[in-house]
Amino acid sequence: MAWAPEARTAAVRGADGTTLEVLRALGSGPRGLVEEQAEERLVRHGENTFPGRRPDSWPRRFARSPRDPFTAVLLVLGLVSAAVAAWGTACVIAVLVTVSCVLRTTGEHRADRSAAALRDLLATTATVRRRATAGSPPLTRELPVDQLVPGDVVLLAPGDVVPADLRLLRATALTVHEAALTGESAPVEKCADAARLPDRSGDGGTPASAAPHSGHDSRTTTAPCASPAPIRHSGTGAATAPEGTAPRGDGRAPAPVPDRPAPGPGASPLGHPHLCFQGSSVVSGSGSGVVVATGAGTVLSGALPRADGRRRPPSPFDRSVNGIAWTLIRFTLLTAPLVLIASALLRGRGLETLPFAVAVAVGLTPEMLPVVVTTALARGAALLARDGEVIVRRLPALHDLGAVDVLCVDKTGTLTEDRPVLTLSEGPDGREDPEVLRWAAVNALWTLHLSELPVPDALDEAILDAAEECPPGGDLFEEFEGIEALPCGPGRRLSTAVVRPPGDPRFALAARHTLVVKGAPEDVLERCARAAGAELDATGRERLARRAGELAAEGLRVLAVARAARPARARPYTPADERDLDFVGFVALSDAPAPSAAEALAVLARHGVDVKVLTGDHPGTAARVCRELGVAPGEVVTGDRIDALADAELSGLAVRTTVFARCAPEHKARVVRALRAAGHTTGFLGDGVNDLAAMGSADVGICPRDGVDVVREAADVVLASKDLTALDRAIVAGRRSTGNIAAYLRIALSSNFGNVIAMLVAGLLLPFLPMLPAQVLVQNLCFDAAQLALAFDRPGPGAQLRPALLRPRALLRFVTGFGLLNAVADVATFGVLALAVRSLGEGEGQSAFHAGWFTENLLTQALVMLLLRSGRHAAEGRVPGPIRLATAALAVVGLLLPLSPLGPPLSMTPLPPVYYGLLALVLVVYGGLLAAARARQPSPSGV
Ligand SMILES: Nc1ncnc2c1ncn2[C@@H]1O[C@H](COP(=O)(O)OP(=O)(O)OP(=O)(O)O)[C@@H](O)[C@H]1O
Repeated sequence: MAWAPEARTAAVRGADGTTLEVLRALGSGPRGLVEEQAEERLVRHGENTFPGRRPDSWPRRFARSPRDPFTAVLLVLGLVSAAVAAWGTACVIAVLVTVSCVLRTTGEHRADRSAAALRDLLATTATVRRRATAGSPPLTRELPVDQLVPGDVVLLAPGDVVPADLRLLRATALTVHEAALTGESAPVEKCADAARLPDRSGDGGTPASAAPHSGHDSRTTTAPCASPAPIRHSGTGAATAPEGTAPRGDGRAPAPVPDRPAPGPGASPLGHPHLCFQGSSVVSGSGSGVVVATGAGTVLSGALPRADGRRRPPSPFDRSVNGIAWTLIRFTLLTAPLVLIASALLRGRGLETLPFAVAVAVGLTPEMLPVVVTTALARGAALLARDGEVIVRRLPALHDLGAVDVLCVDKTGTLTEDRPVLTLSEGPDGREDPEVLRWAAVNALWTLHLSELPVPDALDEAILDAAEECPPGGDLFEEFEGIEALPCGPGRRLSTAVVRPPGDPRFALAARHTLVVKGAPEDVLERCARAAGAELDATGRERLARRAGELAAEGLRVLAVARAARPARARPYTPADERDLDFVGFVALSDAPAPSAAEALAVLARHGVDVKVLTGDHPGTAARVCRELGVAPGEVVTGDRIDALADAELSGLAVRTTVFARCAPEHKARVVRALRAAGHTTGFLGDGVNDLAAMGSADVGICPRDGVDVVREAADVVLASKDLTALDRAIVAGRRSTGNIAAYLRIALSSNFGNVIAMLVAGLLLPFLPMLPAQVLVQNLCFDAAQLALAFDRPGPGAQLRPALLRPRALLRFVTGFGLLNAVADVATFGVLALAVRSLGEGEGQSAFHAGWFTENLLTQALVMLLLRSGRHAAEGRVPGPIRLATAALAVVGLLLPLSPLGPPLSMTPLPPVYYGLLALVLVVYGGLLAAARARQPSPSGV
C-alpha cells in the first residue's frame, strides 16, 4: 500500500520508542490533555476531518469538471472543429461545454454541501479523556471526532470506528478490523505492550500466558487476545498497571514496557500491533490510546484513493447510469465519421461537411446527463432529509434504493420492538423455577458489567429487570464477584460470566470459581454433561431441545442457562472452558412485534419489494413473528443448511426462502451475495457489528441512526429509527429520482436520435445542409436548458409502484422506437416545408427551410417532454410546474427566434403563414401517434 509521506512519518513516529516516550513526545499523558492545550492544538493542527469528507471548493471542482466523459467528448469535437477552422462551431461547443460545466459544478457543489450538512447530523463521536485544568482529575466524555487533536487519549470499545491514528496505551483482548486499509477481512489482534503479544516477528515477545502470576488473581489489562474476547475485571484485587507499563506478577512496582523496534523509513506502519489506524473498527475487547496523527496526517488519508477504489464493487447505479453513458459516448464518437463517409459516398462531399458532422455528433450527446442525475438525486435526498427520517450518505445510493427489489432485514428491533420481557423461567423438569432466572441474572449482570459492549444487551437488561422483581431477589452485586466475561459476539450465541463468592482478594485463589453460561439452547445443551443431578445423554438433550423448540414456536426468545464449578485459577478463561456444564433450565422472553411492522411489510410488498428475514434467533421464534406480522414464513432455512450449500445452490434457495434463522454474520453475507448473484438488487437493514459483512455485500446498506458507529460508517442510508415505513418512503423517493433520470434519458435520447436520423436523411436528399452547425448547436442549448426541468419533475404514481432500474436494453428499444417516430415527423415536416417554401428563391428558400425545421424541432421537443415525461399516467395526469414552464419556453423560442433579430445571423428568415397551419397539422398527428405509442409501452420502471 502507498501512503502519503506525512502519514507514514506520523504513524512511524507513533510506533517509535516506548509508550512513555511517545506520550512525552506528544506532550501528553495517560490522563489526557488539558482542555486549553487541546484547543490550542486544534488551531495548530486543524480539524480531524475524516478523509474523503472534505468537500472540494467550487473553483477546484470546476477545474476538474472537464474530466467528465461527456464534456471530454464535446471538447474533442470542439478541437476537431477548431482544427478545420470551423470557428463558429468551435465557439458554440465552447459555450455548451462552459454552460454544462458551470451547471454541473454548481449542482454537485450544492449537493455536496447539503450531504456534508447531513453527515454532520450523524457526526461520529469519540470517547476522550481530558482534564479541565492541569491539577484536576481526568473526565471521560464524548467529543465529535473532528475535534480530536494529537495527544488526546481515546477509549475504544466494540463497534467503535477508530477516530484517528493511535498508539495504544492499554488493550484488553482488543481485535480490530483493518479492511479499509489492508483489504484483510480477518480481525487483527492489537496490544499495548508488544512484548506480551504472541511472538509473530521473531523479536522475542513473551506470550502473556507464559508470564508469571502472583498468588492472587493478576488480571491485567494488557493480555493478548483470544477469540472471542475474554473481558477482564480490574476490580478483583489485581494491581492494575498504570498505562504504558507492564504489570509484574510479583506485585512490585510496574516496569516500563520494552517495545518492538520501530520500522525503518518507508516501512509499513500497519504491521505494528500497538498502533490502531483511523478507519479501522473495533471488533472485540477494549483499550485506550493516544492520538499520534489526525486529519491529513493519518495513514488512511494517505491511502484513501486506493482504499476507496478497492472497497466498493460496481453498484446498480454504476451498472445502469454509467453503463448507458459509456454506450452513448461510443455511439457519439462513431457518428461524426459515419456522417462524413455517408455524405462523401452519396453526395460526393469532402471535408467541408466536417463541421456539420461534428454538430450532428454534438446533437447526439446528452451532455446534461450528469447535471440532471446530480440534481435529481440531490433533490430527492434533500426532501427526505427535510422530514428528518432518512439520510442518504452517498447520492447514487438513492438510485440504488429505488432499484431494490429484495430487502433483507434482521428480526430483532426491526420486526419486533427489541423490548423483551421475561415470561418464563423453568427447570429441567419443565416446572417454574425462579432459580433459573437468578443464575441467568448473575450471568447478565457480570456480562454487562465487565464487557464494554457498544450498547447494553436488551436480553440481559430484561433478565435483570425481571430478577429485581422476583423473590428471593437480593443484591446480585453482593452475592458474587465477577472475574471475567466472555460475551456474545458476531457468530457466538452464548455468554459466560465467571464469578466467585466475594471475599478478601488476597485469598482469591482459595475460593472456587463458577462459570455461569446462558445462550441459544442448541449451543448451551451441547456443552452440558448433567441436568438435575443426573447425566445428560443424547435422549435427554433431545427432549430439552424439543422443549426449547416448543417455546420458540410460541414466538418466545429462549435462552438455556447452565453453570459449572471449577477450582480457582489465575489463567484467563476461554470458550474452551465452556464444557462439562450442569443444565439449570430455560428462561424465555417475549418481544412484541413492532407496531408499524405489519403495515410496512404490506406496503413494501405492494411496492414490489420482497422482504427476507435474516436472524440469529431460533427458527421457531422467527417463523412465529413472521406469521404474527402477516407474512407466510414457508420453510425456514438455518445457518447450518447454508453452510452445506454451494453458492449456485444457495442462490436458488435464497430466492425461494423468506426466513433464514440461526444466521452468523457470514451466513447473512452469503445470503445477500446469493440474492445479488440471482439478479436481485438487494438492500440490507441492520444495526450491529454482526451485520457489517452483510451490509458490505449488499447493493444498499441501511442502518438506523443508533446503530454502532462502524455500521453507520459503512451504511449508504441512515434511518432516524429502525422503522420500515420510513424505509418504504425512501425507496419511493429513490424511484422518483430514477424516474426523472429515466424520463430525461428517454426524452433527450429519442429526440436527439430522431433529429440525427432526420438530419442524415435530409443531408442526403437535399442539395444543401438541412441545418447549419450553429443552428444545430443553438437548438441543442435550448433542449438542454428545457430538459433540466425534468430533474424537478414529480413523476406519476406509476413510476413508484415497482423497483426502478435503468435498463440499458429497454432504454435502447425505447429510444429506437420513439426516435424513429420523431424522424418520421421531421421527414413529414420536410414535405410541409417543401410545399411552403416552393415559391421562394434559392437563398431565401434555404433560410426559410432552416427556420421551419428549427421551429418544428423545438415544438416537437416540447411535445415529447409533455407526453413522455414519466410513464403512461403522465399523459393523462396533471402537468407539473417546471415542465409546463420549460415546454412553454421552448415553444415560444421555437416560434419567435427565427422572427427575431437573432434570426438573420443564424441564417433563418420568417416563413410564410401557411407553414404554421401545416405544421400544426403535423404536430397534432405526431402527438396522437406519440401518445398511442406511449400507452402501449410497459411500465416506466423498466426503463
Ligand atoms: N445476551 C445474550 N446472552 C445469551 N445469549 C444471547 C444473548 N444475546 C443473544 N443471544 C443468543 O444468540 C442468538 C443470536 O443472537 P443475535 O444477536 O445474532 O441475533 P438476534 O438478536 O436473536 O436476532 P437478529 O439477528 O434478528 O437481530 C440469540 O438468539 C440468543 O440465543
